[in-house]
Amino acid sequence: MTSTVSHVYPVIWQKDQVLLIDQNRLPAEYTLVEIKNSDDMALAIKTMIVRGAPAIGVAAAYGMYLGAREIETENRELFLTQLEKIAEKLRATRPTAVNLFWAIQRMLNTARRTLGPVEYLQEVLLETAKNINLEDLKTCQAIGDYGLEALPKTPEKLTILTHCNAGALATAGYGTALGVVRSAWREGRLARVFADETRPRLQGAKLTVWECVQDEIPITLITDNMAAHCMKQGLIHAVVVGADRIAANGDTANKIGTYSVAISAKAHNIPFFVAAPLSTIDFSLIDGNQIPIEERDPAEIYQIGKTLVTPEGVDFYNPAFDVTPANLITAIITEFGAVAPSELKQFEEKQAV
Ligand SMILES: CSC[C@H]1O[C@H](OP(=O)(O)O)[C@H](O)[C@@H]1O
Repeated sequence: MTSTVSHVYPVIWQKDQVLLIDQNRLPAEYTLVEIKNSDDMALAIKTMIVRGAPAIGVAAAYGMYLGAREIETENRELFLTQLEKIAEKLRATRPTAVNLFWAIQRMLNTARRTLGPVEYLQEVLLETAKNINLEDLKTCQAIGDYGLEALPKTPEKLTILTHCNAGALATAGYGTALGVVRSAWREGRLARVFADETRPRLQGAKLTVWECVQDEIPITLITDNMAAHCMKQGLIHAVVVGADRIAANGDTANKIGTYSVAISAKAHNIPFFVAAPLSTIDFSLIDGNQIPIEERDPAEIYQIGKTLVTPEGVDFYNPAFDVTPANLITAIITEFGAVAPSELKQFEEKQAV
């Protein structure tokens, strides 16, 4: 099957700079931010101008190249030492999405494996970042098509619930969870998407809705606390979400609230799918207990725009992710096929680093 290519690309290399869709301004404004150096790329990742595990990996890869071209030496060893400092700066931006660390390591490995003058290493690093970008786009299209095969075979068209945004905006394009949605829509298998708004940053309400409206895919927005009720009403045929880090046993870290959705899906016998590339799997972790969970600014909870939703002076807890245990996951949809969580190990040697 060929896939339609999404027209939304959150990270674009143009001439001698990176253009990022400013995802903090969507859906009100479609704004491109020019990134010319590694400091600005690090800030863009930290402040979520670019967000979503695969998109963060692509952005970090370009951030490594932007940093490499800032290094003014022809001495190879000094260049590699300075490049490691660029890597440290980018690693410090966000802790959970393993794609960030995977992409940085792939860029470092490429530099170390490449012989020749520093100028040539810099050229190779740019080509590697471009390859990571293009590979992820093709990966998402494959995930979309394998996901279509994995979805329930029902006479009626499907209604799929998703959480947060695992769409074109969260990847190099096309999306992982929304990649499955796009492939199902293309093949006439989809009736509608139900999107959780996804407090506190509202990626579902702001980004998933925006993407579906752009593609004219029917979408219903619900608040996070409505998901179980919709399942009980028989409105949902399947759940498909993205991932930020998957442990070797299939335990999956994803946006906060995913675990609750998975528990509700299990209680209603609704299949729960995780859609993610191999670059999101951390084979070094035996289970999800070791996945670092990012905690973000409490203001994300108590402030919506300029409106305070609660009195100040109280305590807040703002974990940006939670971990869904493998036993709640029906299948993990990768670019090499949909497998049970326990079957991931077969892909370890395919992970390109
Ligand atoms: C395609 S993976 C997208 C994944 O990333 C999101 O997190 P964030 O918006 O904080 O970068 C969320 O967990 C999505 O499922």
